[in-house]
Amino acid sequence: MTPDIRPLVAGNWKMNGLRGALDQIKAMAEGVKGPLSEKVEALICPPATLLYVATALCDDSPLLIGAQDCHQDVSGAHTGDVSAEMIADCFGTHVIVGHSERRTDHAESDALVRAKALAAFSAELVAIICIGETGDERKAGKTLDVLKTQLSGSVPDEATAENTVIAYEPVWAIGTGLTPTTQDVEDAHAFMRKELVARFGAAGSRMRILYGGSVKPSNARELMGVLNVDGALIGGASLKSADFLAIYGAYEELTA
Ligand SMILES: O=C[C@H](O)COP(=O)(O)O
Repeated sequence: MTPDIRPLVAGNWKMNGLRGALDQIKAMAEGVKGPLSEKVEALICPPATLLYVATALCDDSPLLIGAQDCHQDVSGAHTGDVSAEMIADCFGTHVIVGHSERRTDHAESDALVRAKALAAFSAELVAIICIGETGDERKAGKTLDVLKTQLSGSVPDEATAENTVIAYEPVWAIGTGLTPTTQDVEDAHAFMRKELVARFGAAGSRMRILYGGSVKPSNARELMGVLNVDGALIGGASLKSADFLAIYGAYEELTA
């Protein structure tokens, strides 16, 4: 955690969550009500098909709802795509951009991720900009170089502590059960903090930097306790309300 930064615990459902999954969102919406919600933000990003109904379910809950991607344009002939304005129209508050699965499956470049983040800002959404090294890059000792390049290429100059969240997700840790050591996480987050402060000044010192990659209830407290780790971006463990709420609850002691 970083002193004076309100952490964000975010779930990315990816292409999971058929209709019955709304019961999980209902349970999460109930579970995050309470004193901890003053100190820690909670967000779920279901597939776009569930956005509207999910925001309706969270009407009287502090649980926020976001999307997993957006097109860089407001509207137009882009079959199958969803714009940031459309997400805002469904009362979504956040959008993930540049997830490594999008970078790989759809060949998304840093420049495109930056354009998507700008589209999010225009729609008054918070952009969660994902960066992270592959296993090969890590083995080659290039982790910090990759983070530097992705930060400078994917994060727009217009980024502020309010409209931007950085999510560090080592690609090799996603869905594998593997995590970096806490020292490696601390080093990577300290490096990103330094880069953000150098570029954005005070805003960079307040921008949230999440860790993502095999976060689960059993390792959440240790990972979230690391300096400059301002929350989590959770994949698999965010599909079940009990696991998501356990990770959220890990902040009970950390914020006490
Ligand atoms: O966006 C979430 C990440 O890709 C992490 O996924 P995971 O928690 O299943 O490893």
